Formats: sequence, C-alpha cells, structure tokens
Amino acid sequence: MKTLLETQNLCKSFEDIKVLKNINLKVSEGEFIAIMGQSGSGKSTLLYNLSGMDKSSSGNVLFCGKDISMLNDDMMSEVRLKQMGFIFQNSYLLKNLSIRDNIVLPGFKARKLTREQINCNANMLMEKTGILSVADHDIKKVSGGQLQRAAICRALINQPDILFGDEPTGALNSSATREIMDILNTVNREGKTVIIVTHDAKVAARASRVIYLMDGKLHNELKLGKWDISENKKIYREKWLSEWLEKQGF
Ligand SMILES: Nc1ncnc2c1ncn2[C@@H]1O[C@H](COP(=O)(O)OP(=O)(O)OP(=O)(O)O)[C@@H](O)[C@H]1O
Repeated sequence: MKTLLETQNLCKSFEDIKVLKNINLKVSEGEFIAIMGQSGSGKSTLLYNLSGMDKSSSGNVLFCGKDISMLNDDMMSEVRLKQMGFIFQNSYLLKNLSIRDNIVLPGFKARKLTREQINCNANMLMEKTGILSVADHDIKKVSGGQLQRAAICRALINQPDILFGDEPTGALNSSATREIMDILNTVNREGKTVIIVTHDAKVAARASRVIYLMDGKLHNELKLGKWDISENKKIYREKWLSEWLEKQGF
C-alpha cells in the first residue's frame, strides 16, 4: 500500500518541555490507526502535528508525498479544508445553523465540488450515518450521538484523503460509542485512512494498528488487521489488546 502520511524525526517542544521525541511513523493508505498511551504522553500533540494543526519544532511531516511542515498557514488551511477531515470529543457544530447547514458549509468554503455534488454528498452521508431524518433540525434538538454523526458527515463532505479524530467517542455513552465506531469502521472499509486518539481499549480494538506512545516516544505498536471478523474473534481481539496494553503499562 502507498504511504499517505509519514513523519521523519518529528520533534515538538513547548518552550523547554520536549513533548514529542524523534517520532518516525509511516501511515499507509487505508489504515485505521489508534494512538494510545497514558495521559500526557503526547497523543493529541502527535495528532495535531500529523494534521498540520500544529507545527513541529524539528523534523518533517510528509502528506501525499509533500512536506506539510514547510507550508505557510494559508497553504496548510487549504490542505486541511480540502484533503483532511477532523472530529473531536465535542462536535463543535455552529449553534445557529441546522445539521444540514453545518455539514455543507465546509463544502461551499472549499469550492472543491459543485453545489449539486455537495448537496448530494451531504444527503448520502446523512443517510449512511442515520441522521437524514433530523437534517433540518436545530443542533440543540438532537442527541450527542447524532451531533457526533453530523460532525463525521461534516468532516467527510469534501471527500478528504484522511480522517483524524481526537477522542471522538470520549463524550459518548457505550451504545453511542459503538454506533460511531461502526460508522468509522465503515468509512475505513470503504477506503478512507483513519487516525484517532483514544483511551478506550474497546475503541482501539477496532483499528487495524495501535501505536503506543510513552513519554513522547513511539514505544511500541500492535498490528491487528481489519475489523471485519466474527463476533467471537472481536471479543478475543479486545482481550488480546487489553493484555498487550497492560504490558505497555497502560
Ligand atoms: N499548547 C501547549 N502548551 C504547553 N504545553 C502543552 C501544550 N499542549 C500540550 N502540552 C503539554 O504536552 C504534554 C502532552 O500533551 P498531550 O495533550 O499531547 O497529551 P495526551 O497524551 O494527549 O494527554 P491526555 O490523554 O491527557 O489528553 C502535556 O504535558 C501537556 O501539558
């Protein structure tokens, strides 16, 4: 598989505190990566550096073969808008807009697709994620799970190459977590590369690879393979990952 994202000796410091230390990571197209590690190990900082939301202190980040650490803020914003999708613990939808308007807005901003393509893509995404019936609702009148589904639709509206999630299920109950993860697994099965940060071993078990950060370093990784397996194997895989995480000191 082609490499989509790569870091070369990525380091990040905040003043004199070294948070990321010589991270060398290759992400292939179609992978689903879960970044794990103890609190403060640098997971979110790594995600923000991989996605150009933050700039490295040294080292390189190559995305689609281009060094994005060299881009100025405007160029990086353009890459993020057109080629990357983001979801966070909170959906950050705009309060005075409907679900549908929130989803199509980045589409019109990017001017990557025609109006028809944006509307068609929005309807297709809302149908797939089960929120078409609340498309024209005020965002205050839907559940947390529905808001997060809308955030996923918004992140995918410009047909990005990669989807990043920082604790995308962190604010959800267990059934909403399963539903959101089912959607992310489907999106990944259809070919989208996904990278998330999570504290939840059950969530991470759905990734194809888990990378474990310790004290800002890439400490270890576990290849799990695709999530399309039988229910019995899923339970075994969750157990396998939990035991592996325990060995890492999680
Ligand atoms: N903007 C910032 N300025 C100063 N220090 C920061 C900044 N962002 C992160 N840090 C520090 O970097 C370290 C790693 O933070 P980061 O949020 O990446 O960890 P994390 O593994 O995601 O933690 P958690 O699981 O608690 O969310 C922490 O010590 C944090 O205080």
